[in-house]
Parts: sequence; C-alpha cells; structure tokens
Amino acid sequence: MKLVCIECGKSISYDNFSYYCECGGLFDIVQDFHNHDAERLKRLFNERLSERMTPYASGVWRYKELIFPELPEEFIVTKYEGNTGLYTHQLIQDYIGMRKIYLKAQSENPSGSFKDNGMTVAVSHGKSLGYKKFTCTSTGNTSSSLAMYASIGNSDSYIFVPNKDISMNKVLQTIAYGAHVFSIPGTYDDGIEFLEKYSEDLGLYVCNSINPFRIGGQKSIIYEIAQYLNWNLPDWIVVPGGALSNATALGKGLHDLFTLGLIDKLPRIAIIQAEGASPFHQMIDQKMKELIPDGSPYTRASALNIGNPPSWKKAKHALKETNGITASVSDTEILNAKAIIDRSGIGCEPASAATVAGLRKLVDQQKIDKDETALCILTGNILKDTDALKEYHSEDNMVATFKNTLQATSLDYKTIQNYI
Ligand SMILES: N[C@@H](CCOP(=O)(O)O)C(=O)O
Repeated sequence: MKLVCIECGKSISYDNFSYYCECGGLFDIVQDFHNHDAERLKRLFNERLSERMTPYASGVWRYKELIFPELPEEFIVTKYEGNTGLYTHQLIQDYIGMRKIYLKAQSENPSGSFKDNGMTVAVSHGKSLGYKKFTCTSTGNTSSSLAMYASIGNSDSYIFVPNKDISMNKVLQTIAYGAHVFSIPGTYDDGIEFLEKYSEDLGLYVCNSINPFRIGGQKSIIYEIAQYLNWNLPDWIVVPGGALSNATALGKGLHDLFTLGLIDKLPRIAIIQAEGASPFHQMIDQKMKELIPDGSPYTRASALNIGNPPSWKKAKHALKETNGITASVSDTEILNAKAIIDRSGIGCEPASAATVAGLRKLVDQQKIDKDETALCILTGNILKDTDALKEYHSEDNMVATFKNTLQATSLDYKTIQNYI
C-alpha cells in the first residue's frame, strides 16, 4: 500500500502521512491486489460473517485485506460498524416507478451515519502513527462519528462546526460524546481551508474525506452490498453528493471488486446534489473542465451544504470510470422523498433522500430505464434532524397537533374504538 498524488503521481509511504502533495494534489491510496484469489477472499469474508466481538465482526474490518492489510490489529478502534440493512419496499419502487430498488441503510451505523465506515479506519490509522488529537470540520455527521471513535479510543477530538444551517441534534450528539467543539462563522468549506492550513502545526490528525484512509474505510459500503447480493450488483448505485466522499469511495471500491474479479460488471454511479449546493452537477452538466465553487451554498438537507468539495477530482474520476451521471433536486423533492422513505419504515435524514428524489427524476427523464435495477445509499438516521420532521409533519409547531394525527376528544374506549 502506498500514497500516490492524483496530480503529479509522486508516491510516499502510508506511514509518512500527509493529505496533500507539495504540488497541491490530494493523495490517494494505491494497493497491489495481484496476489489475491477471488474465491479465497469470498470464502474468508463469508466465514467472518459469524464473528462476534472481534474486529472482524465489523462490516469494515471484515474486508481488512482490501482496506488496510498492514495495520496491526492492536490499533483497530471499532464499534462493529457496518453490517447495515439492505431493504426493498414496494412503496419506494412505486414512488420511483422502477421494479427493483434496494436501499442500503447506512443510517443504522453506531453513530447513525455512513461516516462510521470511514472513521474507524481513519482513527485507527491516526492512532497507529501515534496521534492523540483528532479533528474535522463538519455539518454534524462526520463530527459525531469522529467524537464517538475518539472517545472509544481514549483520544481527544477538536471539531469545527458552522454556526448556522446545521442540525442541532448532530451538534449535541458530538458534544455528548465529549468533543471539544468550535462553532465557526462560515461553512464546511471555510473549516476545511482552516484545517488545510493549520492542522499540521496544531498536531491534529484530520478525519475529513481529504484523508485517504477515511475513503479507504468507506469502500467497505460497496463491498458489503456486493457480498449481501452474492457478488451481483444492481445496474445503478445512487449516492447523495455533498463533500463527494461516497462517490469517491464507492467508485474506488467498485474498481477494487472488478480488478479482483469479485464482480464481473461495473454498475453506473449516479450522484445527486441539492439544487442549492450543486457545483459538481453544474460542472458535469455544463461540460466544464474545473469545478467552480459556490460561495454561499444552501439547502435544507444540511449535510449537503458544501460549495467547494475538496475531493471533486476523485469523484469525477469515479464518475468517468463507471460511465456515471449527475442530477440535482430541489429541497421540496428531497423532503417529499424523505416522507416516503420514512413512511416505508426505513427512515432517513433529509440528505439521504436526495438519492430517491434524484432517481425518480432520472427515471422520469428516461435517463435511467424503469426496467433497470438500482440501489440508493441512505446516509443518515431519521433522528439526526428532528426539526425537519417537525417542519414537515407539524400543523403549527405545537406538540400533539401534528398533521395526520387523530385528535381524540376524550380517552375512553368507545371514542378510540371509533378511530380503529
Ligand atoms: N456532511 C458532511 C460534510 C463533511 O464531509 P467529509 O466527508 O469531508 O467529512 C458532515 O457530516 O460533516
């Protein structure tokens, strides 16, 4: 395993760590899979499904050979992340108008979001290098995930969150796990700029998606989906696009599976952005060579409030390699799709619902055929943003006067029986 700059190709050892090369390009992990045998790996990964309370019970470390084989086990900080549900539901298939749709509920991770898949690897790597102080900037999911792993690993986390347009639940979760939280004027983009400049001087190990080990861990999402589906993936993998770590990681994971012969065809990736924060979609749609940052991104799906995603070049590579496409959806489309996902019993936070809203749009526009198969990644838990629930379901913001609730004038058997 080595780190290779995506711009100039310079390579460095994985234990001589930095995120950016001197030339300004991001580092990417490059692995040599030549000595692996696909059938042996399948057997090994299947055997590990019965592990309990060992690192290999984790839905990330189950695939250690493909993620970080060099890491000594003693450094692994795990909460048995991954192992999340894969669902189909008629309500969602009808809403989108396709026959077969899977939903991968990354929201079922220990901190309630997909970030845990990458965070366990980033924190473990940081610890193996001797770091005790970890950092990130975040709209709330990365921060709660990092705060949780830092505390489980007896380390400290220093976290930068925008002082507006984020979910209070996520900030409270982060504080409760024991992080040192800085509320900053500005967005995720300003936080990243600060960390790029000062993290090294401050002795902080950065756990955002500029860290290739975060991305390395997130590849496990697609490994797990492939294993659950007996190594036959759907035609489309649909991801929300904010910082673009999912597109980057799942694209890399697909590349690994295909190179290793674990799958025999590459699904196409569809990246869905919120209209108010869609610089990547605009670049692809308008066939521009470079991404033009959006200085004031805003969407109600607060996890997607990112105007300058640092990994856009990696995500563009993943899109190219999988012959992928992009789309953008309005906040109304996102919140309506979320209501259907919630109603199905699966549930998610607003940003996750961009996938279902986007897939519906792409089917309507006949860019995706209704007879193809697709999988949407649901990134965060329904309780990550309870204000969004209140805004959608509440009549007048008063407790117990929600739309679609029955107002019982009296709590006696006959009154209630009339409703049932
Ligand atoms: N929505 C994200 C934004 C941070 O992205 P990252 O992938 O760079 O950590 C969050 O939860 O903060």
